Amino acid sequence: MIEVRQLTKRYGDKTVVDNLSFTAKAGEVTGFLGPNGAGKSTTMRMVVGLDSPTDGSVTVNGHTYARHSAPLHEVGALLEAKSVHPGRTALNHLMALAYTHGIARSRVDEVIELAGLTSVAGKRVGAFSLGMGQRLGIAAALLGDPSIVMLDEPVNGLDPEGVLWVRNLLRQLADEGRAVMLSSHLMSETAQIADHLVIIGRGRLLADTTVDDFTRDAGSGAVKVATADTAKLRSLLVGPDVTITSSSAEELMVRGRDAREIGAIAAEHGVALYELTPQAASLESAFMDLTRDSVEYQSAPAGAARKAA
Ligand SMILES: Nc1ncnc2c1ncn2[C@@H]1O[C@H](COP(=O)(O)OP(=O)(O)OP(=O)(O)O)[C@@H](O)[C@H]1O
Repeated sequence: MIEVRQLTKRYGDKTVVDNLSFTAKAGEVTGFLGPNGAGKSTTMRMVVGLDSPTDGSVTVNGHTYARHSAPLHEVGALLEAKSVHPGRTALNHLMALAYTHGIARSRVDEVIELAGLTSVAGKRVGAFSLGMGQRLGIAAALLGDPSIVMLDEPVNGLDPEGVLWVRNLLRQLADEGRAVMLSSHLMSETAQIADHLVIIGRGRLLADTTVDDFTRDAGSGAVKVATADTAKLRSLLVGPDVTITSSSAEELMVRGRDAREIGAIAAEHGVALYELTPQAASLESAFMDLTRDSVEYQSAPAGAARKAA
């Protein structure tokens, strides 16, 4: 488990991480989200002692990172996929890491296979694509069989097959009881992997929630209903705060009543439904709404440039 408590980091007069508290629990995938420059990497660097907090604390399995005698067994981290000597082969890179912790060669072979790097293990890392570099970084993070896995933008540069691989791997690691934390600035991608979301902007906590709750709250509140008797259903559903629109002869879009209510009313009056679907709003737009005020590098709306010209 990673416990972040009132964590603050300042560089000069700039506060990059601001009184941040959250917990990444065992058995869960925690998605750590925020726009560019929000302070995600800085927070992750403090988790593994590469930066020291100006204030507050962060512990892994109850102790600060530096207090662990064999930290690779506690936290496996991927922070900067390209921070590997380019002249070394993937195998040599992992062997060098393994030596520092007395990890057996058999474990190196295991993580090479797990990361899908068997055919390129003898190649120099300098010739690796971004995606292969990410896979090597993940292999290194798993080398010590750690109870915490923390990955900074792990799907960056991966092709769809690679993204699916990371998604399945992280789920498997959490199901084995590990605490998994990954950072991203992509809400919809993270929602497919994570259970728990920690969203920050300008170093501050904006939301600490579950994917299910975030998705529900992001919902548009509309329910799509399909039936052969739209006229009858419409008359049954009307009410003071209910709006009903129709896009085809057999479909209604209902706002102001939830799916359970609509289903119950239809059943009570013998109206057969073919479809009853709550409409999800775009997670990405809910994320953008939440972080709008904390985006550091905001692009002008598409129309603005034209108007100015
Ligand atoms: N060593 C440093 N000295 C001064 N400022 C820094 C330093 N490291 C990071 N920053 C600043 O801290 C802010 C947060 O950076 P950080 O890399 O943690 O954000 P991030 O959320 O990981 O962003 P991204 O998604 O772009 O990687 C940025 O404004 C960055 O310029």
